[in-house]
Parts: sequence; structure tokens; C-alpha cells
Amino acid sequence: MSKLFRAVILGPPGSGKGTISERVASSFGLKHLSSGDFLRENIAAKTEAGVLAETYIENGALVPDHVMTRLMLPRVEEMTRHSWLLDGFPRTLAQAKALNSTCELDIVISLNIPLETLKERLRHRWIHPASGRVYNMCFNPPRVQGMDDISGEPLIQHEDDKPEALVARLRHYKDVAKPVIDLYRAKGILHMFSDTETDRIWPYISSLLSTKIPTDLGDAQRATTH
Ligand SMILES: Nc1ncnc2c1ncn2[C@@H]1O[C@H](COP(=O)(O)OP(=O)(O)OP(=O)(O)O)[C@@H](O)[C@H]1O
Ligand SMILES: Nc1nc2c(ncn2[C@H]2C[C@H](O)[C@@H](COP(=O)(O)OP(=O)(O)O)O2)c(=O)[nH]1
Repeated sequence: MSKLFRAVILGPPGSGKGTISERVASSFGLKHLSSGDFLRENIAAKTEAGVLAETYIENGALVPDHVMTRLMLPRVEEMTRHSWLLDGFPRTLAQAKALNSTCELDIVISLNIPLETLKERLRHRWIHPASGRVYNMCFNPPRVQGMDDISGEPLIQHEDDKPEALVARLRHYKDVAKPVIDLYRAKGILHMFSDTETDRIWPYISSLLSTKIPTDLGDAQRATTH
């Protein structure tokens, strides 16, 4: 069997992690594992971890490391036959160390997007809460204003995407993410991308992954996932 490929995508809220992860998943056949989606599934299913996490998320706080690692590591460990891209985890140094002890990463993609761009994007971000589908009223608007394309249900805006909450949230992200980025830089697997537009970053990420991912992997995995 060809070697599996394991990647992490890092970046502040609104940097395009979800958007780029979807492109990586469909172009290279990697599984997109999103901590936010996984948390929402657990909250909806009222699992023990979901119940624990809910209050933190409602208050705009990070879920404690021990809850996150208990939730995410088994999910990562069971992916023994698939290549994957982790989005939203690890978020702290403790989570990054826990992930290190579970698996070896091939690359870490880090998105470096100017603050003004992030503020502008998140101001226009609307979400379908049940699925986590994300829209942007300028970049990828829904087909019908205010409604999810698939379910037709109403879209909402996160309280913490509103301008008042944003600046503090972005500052907090920077403090927490810096040691994680430093760790991956020291390991020599960090690739940083800076721009204001996902469409300009994407060709660079795509060509980087084309050089790193074994050529037969994309086809083999696509054949098993679709
Ligand atoms: N690795 C993590 N560690 C701690 N809390 C997490 C983690 N991942 C997600 N969360 C919690 O779940 C919430 C939703 O996560 P999600 O990644 O979907 O959205 P977000 O914080 O708005 O980030 P982004 O805007 O980057 O997508 C976060 O605000 C946080 O409370
Ligand atoms: N205008 C503009 N908006 C963009 C671009 N890339 C992504 N977006 C939108 C989609 C979302 O509404 C918002 C945040 O993107 P996301 O993929 O949810 O980011 P993240 O929070 O997962 O990191 O910004 C982009 O390049 N330009």
C-alpha cells in the first residue's frame, strides 16, 4: 500500500481553512477532518464530550485540551487507511504535542491573512448551523439569499463573527497559535502562505501538495471515497 499522507491546516478564524480544506479533499482525495464539524456532530448527538464542549463554544471560549484530545485523537487513530487533512485541530501547544505522540505529520499549511481582510470576510460569513456549511455574501453567496443551498433552511451569523467580538478573538488566536507554529517550523514541516485571496493562494498549495502526495494516492483514495 502507498504511504499515507497526513497534513494539518492552521490559520486564524476566517483565513480560509475550511474553504481550502474542501478543495484539497476534492482535488487530492484526502479526508477533511474538521474539529468544528466534529464538535457540532457531538453536540447534536448529545455525547458526553458534546455536552461538555457546548457551554465553552456558546461562550466563545476554546474547549479544554483534554476534551479536545479525547475527542480528536481516536478519530485520527482510526484513519489508518486514509490520508487526511486536519482543520481546527491542533489549536494549542498541548494539543499539538498530543497529536505528535499519535502520528507523524507530513506537512503543516499555515495561512497568514491580513487582519483587515479577516474582519471583512467574517462580517459577511453566514452559516447553516446544522451542517456547518459556510457562505460568504460576497465570495460564495447562497443561491437564495439567507437560505442554505441544500436544506433550504435559514442561515445564521455567529455572535463571535460580529465585528465587536472579532478583534479580541483574533488577538487571542495569535497568542495561542504562535507556539504551535513555532513547533512545526522547528520540525521543518511548516509551509506559510500569505495573501488576501484564497484563489491566489490555492495554486501554490495545490502545486506543493502535487509534489508531496504520492501520485497514486489521489486516484486510489478517490476510488474508495466516491
Ligand atoms: N482544537 C480546538 N480546541 C479548542 N476548541 C476548539 C477546537 N476546535 C474547535 N473548537 C471550538 O469549537 C468552536 C467552533 O470551531 P470552528 O473551527 O468551527 O469555528 P471557529 O472558531 O469559528 O473557527 P474558524 O472561524 O477558524 O472556522 C470554536 O470557537 C471553539 O470553541
Ligand atoms: N472575499 C473572500 N472571502 C473568502 C475568501 N476565502 C474564503 N472566504 C470566505 C468564506 C467564509 O465566509 C469566510 C471564511 O472562510 P472559511 O473557509 O470559513 O475560513 P476558516 O474560518 O475555516 O479559516 O471567508 C477569499 O479569498 N475572498
